[in-house]
Amino acid sequence: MSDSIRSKIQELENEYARTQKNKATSQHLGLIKAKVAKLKRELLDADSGGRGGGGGGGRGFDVSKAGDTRVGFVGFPSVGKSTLLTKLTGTHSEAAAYEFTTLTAVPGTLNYRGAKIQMLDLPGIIEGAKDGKGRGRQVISTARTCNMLLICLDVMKSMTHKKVIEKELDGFGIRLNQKPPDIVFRKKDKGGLNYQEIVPQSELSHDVVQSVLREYRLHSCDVVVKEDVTIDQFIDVVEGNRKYMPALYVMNKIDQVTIEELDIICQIPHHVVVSAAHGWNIDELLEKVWDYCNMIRIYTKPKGQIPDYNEPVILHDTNPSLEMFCNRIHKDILSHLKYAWVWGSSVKHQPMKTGKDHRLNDEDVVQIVKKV
Ligand SMILES: Nc1nc2c(ncn2[C@@H]2O[C@H](COP(=O)(O)OP(=O)(O)OP(=O)(O)O)[C@@H](O)[C@H]2O)c(=O)[nH]1
Ligand SMILES: [K+]
Ligand SMILES: [Mg+2]
Repeated sequence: MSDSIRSKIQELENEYARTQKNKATSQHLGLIKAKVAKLKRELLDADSGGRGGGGGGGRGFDVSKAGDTRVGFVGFPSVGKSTLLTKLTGTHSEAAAYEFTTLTAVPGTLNYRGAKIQMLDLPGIIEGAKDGKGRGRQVISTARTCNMLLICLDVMKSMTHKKVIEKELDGFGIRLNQKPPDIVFRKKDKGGLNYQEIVPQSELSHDVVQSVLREYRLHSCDVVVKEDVTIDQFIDVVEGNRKYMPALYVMNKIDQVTIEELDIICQIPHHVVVSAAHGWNIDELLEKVWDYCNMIRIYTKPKGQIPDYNEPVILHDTNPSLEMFCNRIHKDILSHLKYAWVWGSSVKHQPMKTGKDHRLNDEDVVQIVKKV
């Protein structure tokens, strides 16, 4: 079953590669891509013995979420993931020179800038992981539960490993360092296809979109494309259930390379170079993790007391609204909110009276005033 799906995917990918890319063939190319996306979903469903849903298939390891954010370590065996976890969190995770030393998810916690960051060491994965090889499927399912990923690479090994890992994650619906495409997509009962592009498209057109949607048996839809996107990005929106995650490439074992080799390694986007074993450059790694997690800290101030600087409320947003802040504390707070006093860089006067739509900045202090 899986093998026949895999060979169908291969055939279609070959056909795609063979086909000239131009306006006349674009509709056909869209159709091939839609077929591939559907088969990939079928493959995940088949391998997980049922439910898959375009990327959510398979069960992850059973680790309860703790802390404000979760960071997962993904990489080939023996790149140094466990060594890194031990270095960062102090939680011992067995490390050794042989592959597949780690057989399950090992959580550790780190306090950084007032936030509790849960780090998850995971078993190594290899090519074919998403199709069920080794514990790969479980590893990738767990990776999907994280707020960000550290893709760990051994600088002494081939950089083709980076591509392999990216492909495995991609096949499971994980999109690294990408924003969700700016597309409005609505299914309707009737009315046909209403296609609108706000900016000129290099790959999409009314006909391409129509041929993709036909493959999904969707005939009546509103589609508004607000940025230049690829056919693949459009299919991602149609499939739904994609996970858009920030990721850092951790280039480990730099104690083994020359300065010249290091210069080349440093050209990889979203990278940080470290030596987990020697503890080199861990500070930069943590600063980048902080940036990529996109967290801000809000301190609460009870009336007549000084703010609680030890236990910030953490929000995953660059400029969260006061409403989001309230909901993060307790679901009932918003209905009691009269206004809030805010101190910090988001306000012109210290303090300033604000309402639920006010946008907060990192390290603002907030005092909630309730209705009586
Ligand atoms: N030279 C050098 N060796 C390292 C470094 N980090 C880890 N190692 C070694 O690399 C080997 C593998 O390390 P692990 O931490 O077990 O790697 P892993 O990625 O967790 O491996 P699996 O659990 O098997 O997937 C061990 O022998 C470590 O001592 C480093 O920064 N430099
Ligand atoms: K190992
Ligand atoms: Mg390990």
